[in-house]
Amino acid sequence: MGEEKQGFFKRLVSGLTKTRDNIVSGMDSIFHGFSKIDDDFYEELEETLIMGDLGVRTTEEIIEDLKAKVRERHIKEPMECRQLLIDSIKEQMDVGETAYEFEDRKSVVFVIGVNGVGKTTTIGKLAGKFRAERKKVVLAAADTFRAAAGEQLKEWANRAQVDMIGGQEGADPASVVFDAVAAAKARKADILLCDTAGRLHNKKNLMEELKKIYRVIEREYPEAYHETLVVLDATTGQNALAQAKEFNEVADITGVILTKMDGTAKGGIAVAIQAELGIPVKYIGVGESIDDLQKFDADEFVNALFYKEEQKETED
Ligand SMILES: Nc1nc2c(ncn2[C@@H]2O[C@H](COP(=O)(O)OP(=O)(O)OP(=O)(O)O)[C@@H](O)[C@H]2O)c(=O)[nH]1
Repeated sequence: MGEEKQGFFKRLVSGLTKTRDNIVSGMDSIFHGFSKIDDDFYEELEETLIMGDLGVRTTEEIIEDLKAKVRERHIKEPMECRQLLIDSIKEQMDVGETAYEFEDRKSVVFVIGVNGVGKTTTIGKLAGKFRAERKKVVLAAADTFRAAAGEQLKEWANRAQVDMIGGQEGADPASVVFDAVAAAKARKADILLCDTAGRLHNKKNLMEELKKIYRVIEREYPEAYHETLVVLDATTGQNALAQAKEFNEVADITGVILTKMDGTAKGGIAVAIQAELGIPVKYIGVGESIDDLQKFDADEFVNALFYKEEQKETED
């Protein structure tokens, strides 16, 4: 592992401390505590995975897969199941290679998510990241429903040193996007980041609003690549999964951003999202400041989750 990658991995390991304590410590005591592989063993594993927010369906599939592996390979020792379980979780999370094409093309990125999940903060972090990569970014404040949403986004725009269009409470989101497209074209922006609303309780209106915005983009900016990211709060566990499903019904979600992965015990939700929805988690939020956003890699995430302290001591 390169030095930078190693530092990144260590940060991930420490960021996942609570999730690791929640899932993996329990697992390890099961692996150590059982002398043979029987129904009780599988039941306890199942319970631990469900408690770890991997979701019932995903957990059942992981356990079934583990049982098949144990049978095929004639495994007898519970401890030998550890690696098999890691493999099963990775397989469940497999959604193919995650594309970040929009980062390198002229693109429009829609960010949706209900209030309070960390949407504004995440858009600020994305703007900061792209700006640091010397990309020209324009922000569209098209979440015009909530009072002060525009002002809050403006603060982030200033912090990231990017231009922001809109921000007036009550304005028509599609017209904000229209103005933002004009600005993006005039300023030769690489990425137009749109903060769009997420009032899930009125799905029909939300769908209409998004359709209207998409039409503006199709007409005014056909050359741009589209990406639709949904922001979810990892600390809400299964609720985050339910929100992702609902948003996926009203928009073609191309990726998920899981915020507040630092300090939550519910990080296992990343497994459920990829396994149940087949949508990649593209970034995770690991803190409140501008550079606390990391690209997500499922294999690395599972490795970090199951990373053993003994491993660390021998490596150090
Ligand atoms: N620890 C931690 N806090 C975060 C993260 N992302 C966002 N937050 C915090 O979560 C809170 C809500 O974030 P906002 O960005 O205001 O949430 P929002 O979804 O835009 O909500 P509204 O502005 O109400 O629409 C803020 O206190 C953020 O600092 C993260 O990755 N880690």
